[in-house]
Amino acid sequence: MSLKVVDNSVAAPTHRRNPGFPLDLDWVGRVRMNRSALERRAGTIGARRTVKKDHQLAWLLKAITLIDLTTLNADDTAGRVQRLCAKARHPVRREILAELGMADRRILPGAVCVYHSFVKTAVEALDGTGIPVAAVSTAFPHGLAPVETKLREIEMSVEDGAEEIDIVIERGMVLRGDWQALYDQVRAFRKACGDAHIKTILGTGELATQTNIAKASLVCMLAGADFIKTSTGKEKVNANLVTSLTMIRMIRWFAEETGIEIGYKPAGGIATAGDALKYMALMKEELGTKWLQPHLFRFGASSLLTDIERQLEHGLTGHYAADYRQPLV
Ligand SMILES: O=C[C@H](O)COP(=O)(O)O
Repeated sequence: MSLKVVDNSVAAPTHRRNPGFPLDLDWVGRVRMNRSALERRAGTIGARRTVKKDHQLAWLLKAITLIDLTTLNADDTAGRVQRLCAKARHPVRREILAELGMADRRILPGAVCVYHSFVKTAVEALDGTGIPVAAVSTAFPHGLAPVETKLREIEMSVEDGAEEIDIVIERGMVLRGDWQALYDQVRAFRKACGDAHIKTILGTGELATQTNIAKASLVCMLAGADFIKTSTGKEKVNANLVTSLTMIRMIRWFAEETGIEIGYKPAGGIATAGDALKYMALMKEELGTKWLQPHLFRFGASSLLTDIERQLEHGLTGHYAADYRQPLV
């Protein structure tokens, strides 16, 4: 294997957490995105082979370490969350890892992501693994509840053991350009998170323009976001490469201006190994391989792991396993 697979039990030692910055409305006002230029650029991703064929299996193993293994369904149960956590403990069958010469490597997902109600269940089920639990808090997926309710939900998720909190912003604040309100709310969420890392979900499919998405990304980063995340997975339009370009260019600009590196989490509808490789190629080309680590990049995905495991097996044996061999939950 030519690519160093990340051991996600250790955070990158030199990574500085975003402390947050004052709201700079002049900077927000200067942000503009050109949708057709973004579309042209997005069309080139994956058109030429960024990942050489013999490196693909290593990239797929790496992709597993970048997944927030997710279940966010109205009919979730403790049993389903426990099964998902059991899968997180052993994301790839041992014989596949042995065949790849990776049996002794720690290949685990970036986190397990659940509703607040299942944080305790997941924390117990992952005990001893070092895999963090991420909770979607703040009235996921719409974000429309009194701010006191949302702050309390964050606090309760943290009390229950969540180490990462995925909050949702109020899309209306973006649509009416109320950047102060957005900043103040995300700042308060960040404070409520304490040591837990905060991912801000923008709901990009509901923000109307790429410029709105870019401005919302900037305001969330100024307010102290550790990650900016595209979608809840419940909007009509979820993650895509155009929106990703907008957001990761804002991450780049923010890093140039402040020296702080913010993580990126595309989520919703990312279901195939081919999708995963395209997003990884995008990150590599736009931000460098440094951003292909769990503290700077995650996939929010409920079914991606199943396809990656299928593709790993196909890469080794030339044929696909039956579905029952790779049950997720
Ligand atoms: O944050 C994660 C998303 O809800 C997952 O969406 P998905 O079920 O389309 O993979």
